[in-house]
Amino acid sequence: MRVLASAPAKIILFGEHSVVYGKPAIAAAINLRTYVEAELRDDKKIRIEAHDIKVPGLTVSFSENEIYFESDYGKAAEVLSYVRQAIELAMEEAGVRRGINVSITSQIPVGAGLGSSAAVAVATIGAVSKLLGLELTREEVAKLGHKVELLVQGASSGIDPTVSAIGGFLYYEKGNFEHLPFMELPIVVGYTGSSGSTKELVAMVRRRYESMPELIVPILNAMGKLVEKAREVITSELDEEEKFAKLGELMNINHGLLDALGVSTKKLSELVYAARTAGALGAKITGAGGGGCMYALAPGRQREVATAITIAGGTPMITEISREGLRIEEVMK
Ligand SMILES: Nc1ncnc2c1ncn2[C@@H]1O[C@H](COP(=O)(O)OP(=O)(O)OP(=O)(O)O)[C@@H](O)[C@H]1O
Ligand SMILES: C[C@@](O)(CCO)CC(=O)[O-]
Ligand SMILES: [Mg+2]
Repeated sequence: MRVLASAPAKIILFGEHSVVYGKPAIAAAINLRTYVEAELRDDKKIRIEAHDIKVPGLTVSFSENEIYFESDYGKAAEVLSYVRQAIELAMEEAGVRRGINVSITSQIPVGAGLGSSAAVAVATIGAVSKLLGLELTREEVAKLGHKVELLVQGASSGIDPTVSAIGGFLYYEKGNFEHLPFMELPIVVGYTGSSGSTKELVAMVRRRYESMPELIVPILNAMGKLVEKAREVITSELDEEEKFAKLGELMNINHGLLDALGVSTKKLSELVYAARTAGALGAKITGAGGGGCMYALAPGRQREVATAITIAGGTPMITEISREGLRIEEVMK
């Protein structure tokens, strides 16, 4: 038996990093996906083929409760840890241990702030649990995806796996989410081409928080209030033009606060200013930062902003919100 599942990338519109400290955040799934195919094997081995990660397939085998890695590359085990933990948790949930092949292909740039880790975890849990005969709800998959991120990163708010599993446009706070009214968002994502590790960036913010709480706590509180304001705007009766103008202003404030936390880079800020100069109403980092992506809100100016991002040395992507989260694409007997 074989199962093919997919899960989307996300952008955080407001509230990354502060969400790790229990503040709310707003995020949306976007139409870039990770595809995971899982099939049963006749032996007890687990084989992971990660086509988008620049390490060859890694073979993991286990007998009883011991797991053995076989790889020529020391880094392979670490880089596949999200997939490995996702397989482990799905098997634990199903209460069975089987040999399986897992094959991953992804449209999501890795370490770019677009939630590639959450999408790969969610799609893997979706495919493996279905393969083992479990019918998990999307909420259950989101919770397991959060566990995967906690195990691998040490800290995670759970927003990325929740958005990837559920899809659409969400307000998230401390493990709970609510759907926001669907809006077509005229956004442009700008990729710096370099990657940041969420685990390391979250740890860096934590060190600052612990060494200078009197400065960092007010920044995190301001981010939380800003997200509340953004929700008020999104759910208000204002017309679209007024909503976009207010959201743009809040995005710019959020970017400044993220810069103060230390997660921006020269390239990210260059892309942010290039987008604003080309007519975006707002532009900010999205995701963990340290490289990765920014996004701009640019009603009627998406093409101009995309060109400005290219001239500034970034790669623009014009994306849409994906209403659908985790999807079981195919079950082959
Ligand atoms: N296609 C994939 N195949 C296997 N592993 C992947 C894949 N995509 C992502 N990963 C795992 O996720 C890690 C990157 O996750 P990380 O959280 O640092 O960045 P991100 O999820 O892309 O960005 P952010 O968390 O800021 O949204 C990779 O190093 C790898 O371990
Ligand atoms: C940086 C962060 O806030 C968002 C990463 O997309 C981490 C998290 O919420 O787990
Ligand atoms: Mg991630």
